Amino acid sequence: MFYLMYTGGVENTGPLWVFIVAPVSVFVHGLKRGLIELMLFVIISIAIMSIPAEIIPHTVYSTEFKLRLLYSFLTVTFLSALYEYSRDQSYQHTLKLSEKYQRLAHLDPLTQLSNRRAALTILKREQARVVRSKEPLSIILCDIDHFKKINDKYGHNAGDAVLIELAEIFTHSMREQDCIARWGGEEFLFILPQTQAESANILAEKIQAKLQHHIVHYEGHDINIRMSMGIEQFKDNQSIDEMINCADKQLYQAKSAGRNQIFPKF
Ligand SMILES: Nc1nc2c(ncn2[C@@H]2O[C@H](COP(=O)(O)OP(=O)(O)OP(=O)(O)O)[C@@H](O)[C@H]2O)c(=O)[nH]1
Repeated sequence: MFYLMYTGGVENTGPLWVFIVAPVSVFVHGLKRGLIELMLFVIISIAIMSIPAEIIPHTVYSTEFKLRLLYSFLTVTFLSALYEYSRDQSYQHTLKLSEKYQRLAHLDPLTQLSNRRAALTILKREQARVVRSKEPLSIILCDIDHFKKINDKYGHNAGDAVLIELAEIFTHSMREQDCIARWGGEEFLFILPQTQAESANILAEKIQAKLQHHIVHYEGHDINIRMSMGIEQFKDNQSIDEMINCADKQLYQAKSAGRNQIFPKF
């Protein structure tokens, strides 16, 4: 480009190529670096066109031509920068939206806990880690007792309020590495890395004890919540489905044994 300016190119039309510099520079190198490059480009171009021909012989441009070339180049630079800025803004906006929807795709909208899909992803990841590290991994599958009665007696919104309050209780009972997910309607799944079944049982008892003393207040009603829980510790060669089925069987036993219980018994 500098050579074209210096020599003038075909019939002194060489400088016309400068107009491709601005859009290409900001597009390839981004707004900040692109503008710095363009500033340097303008300074060097002005210097080349200002060298007196007596010192180094080169094509001589009229002052009007040089000024118009500079003004139009600055205009194209401004428009290219504006375009690049709005392109970058809409890219960042799309990125944020995509992150937001990705997060929402893994959250249960009512309780803001992980949903079943996210729980399965976490279970797969934890299972792979356990196979490598041989550390224990346990799960607790919980189901609210007689939840249908709560809905029937106090209304669906009261049921929703119970689910939301339970989610808060669970969240406050967990360690950072634990995950609690809404597995189904009134079913929750705890994923407890580095935890043996006995320790999972201690957590389950802790939560049950909290629930014994907790009353959900909803529109003047006092609602008691009780839960049945089934625990399973991951065994070698066990698939995720098998592990959940085992926890589900334990949960079924807890229900059969009169509810508000934890199975297996330790
Ligand atoms: N309010 C509310 N209710 C829900 C939601 N999801 C599922 N349910 C209700 O949960 C109830 C589950 O009823 P059942 O499967 O009979 O279980 P249960 O009444 O808890 O009885 P047991 O589990 O045997 O103790 C049904 O009435 C569902 O409509 C929800 O998001 N909000």
